[in-house]
Amino acid sequence: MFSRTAARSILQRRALLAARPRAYATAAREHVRIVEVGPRDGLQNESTVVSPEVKAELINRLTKAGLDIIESGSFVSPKWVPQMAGTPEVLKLMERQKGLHYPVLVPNMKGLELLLDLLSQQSKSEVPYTDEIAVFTAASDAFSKANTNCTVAESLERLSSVAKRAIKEGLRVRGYVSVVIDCPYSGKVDPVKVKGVSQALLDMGCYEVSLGDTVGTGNPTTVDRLLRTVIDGGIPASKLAGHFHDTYGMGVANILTALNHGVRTFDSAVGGLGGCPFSPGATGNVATEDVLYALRGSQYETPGDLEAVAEVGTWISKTLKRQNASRVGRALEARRAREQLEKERENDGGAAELIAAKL
Ligand SMILES: CC(C)(COP(=O)([O-])OP(=O)([O-])OC[C@H]1O[C@@H](n2cnc3c(N)ncnc32)[C@H](O)[C@@H]1OP(=O)([O-])[O-])[C@@H](O)C(=O)NCCC(=O)NCCSC(=O)C[C@@](C)(O)CC(=O)[O-]
Repeated sequence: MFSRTAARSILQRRALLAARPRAYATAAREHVRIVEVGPRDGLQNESTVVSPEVKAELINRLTKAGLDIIESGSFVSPKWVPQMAGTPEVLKLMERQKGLHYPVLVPNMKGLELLLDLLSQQSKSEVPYTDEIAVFTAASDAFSKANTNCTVAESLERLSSVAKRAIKEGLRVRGYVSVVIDCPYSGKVDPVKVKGVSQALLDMGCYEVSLGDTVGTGNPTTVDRLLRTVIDGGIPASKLAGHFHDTYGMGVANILTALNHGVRTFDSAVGGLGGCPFSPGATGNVATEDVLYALRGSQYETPGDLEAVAEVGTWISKTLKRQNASRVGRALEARRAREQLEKERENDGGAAELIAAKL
């Protein structure tokens, strides 16, 4: 038992703690943009071909879960990436919402022309299929050749005219640099090279450059070194995004490192889906659920409702007959199963009590 003085002191301490300002609850929280890449990066490497209907449903579910930038497909060669062949159908089937963004990947002028042709079939009153394209290159020639059949210099030349035309047509252009840490074919990548390629993408009109750890071998030390070089080299953090594959489980740690450098945009995929077909050994993107969970209650606010996004992760993993690669997603699945079991037990108990009362 406490003495009266000790009890008073405990009560006073509790009152003081309750009155203490809660830093993260009261301070304005900084916004972190999440680019959900599940329907594109997530599905481009799946061995099962996913129908346009399922892809559109995935996008609709992600929209309902509160995500506001959803990469929805690619206008790449179907011979190279057959999984992305139905992108025009996906764009037609999905429910597009005004104010949200649904970027698509475009590798060359042919891809842009196919997209522009599709957009020209829409009436002015419709929400456009997309208002943004993403062009992509790499920080190593070996990867660039494997991915797009040309060197980095050739790809930049090709993409420059694509970006110019897209901007003229009113589209926003985002850029990707792949293999910013390691290349699966030629090894370690010099951060100075990444800076140069990123600058070239910005110079051609990209509003932002997403730095892709395509292989997923990066860790906080290598990501720190990369961002120091790129940002000290003159590219502001506000023009950068982080795109981390989670092969070695470093995705969230790498995002926290990038946040310390001022980066506020990250790509992620629901259920940790994904991988580039031309990056042997790499697994999926960092899971959106894991990113939302990591930033919960911090000084950052993100779009997306964690529980709802996790339910989408469960749904798409079951649909693809694969394990949910999100640790947070799996933990929430287990919690939902426990809660369901408890509810059923309560209902059974109630029924049993009712029967007992009637007897
Ligand atoms: C770039 C090309 C097309 C060059 O491929 P190519 O074979 O050099 O192209 P080509 O110009 O010689 O044309 C060959 C055939 O493809 C057709 N073609 C040509 N272009 C298109 C097009 N746009 N759409 C549809 N068809 C196209 C063209 O019409 C022709 O058809 P054919 O006469 O033989 O019947 C090819 O290499 C390609 O499509 N690569 C895409 C690879 C890809 O999608 N990779 C995954 C995305 S990048 C990624 O995942 C990394 C990222 C972004 O997530 C970040 C990270 O993690 O690092």
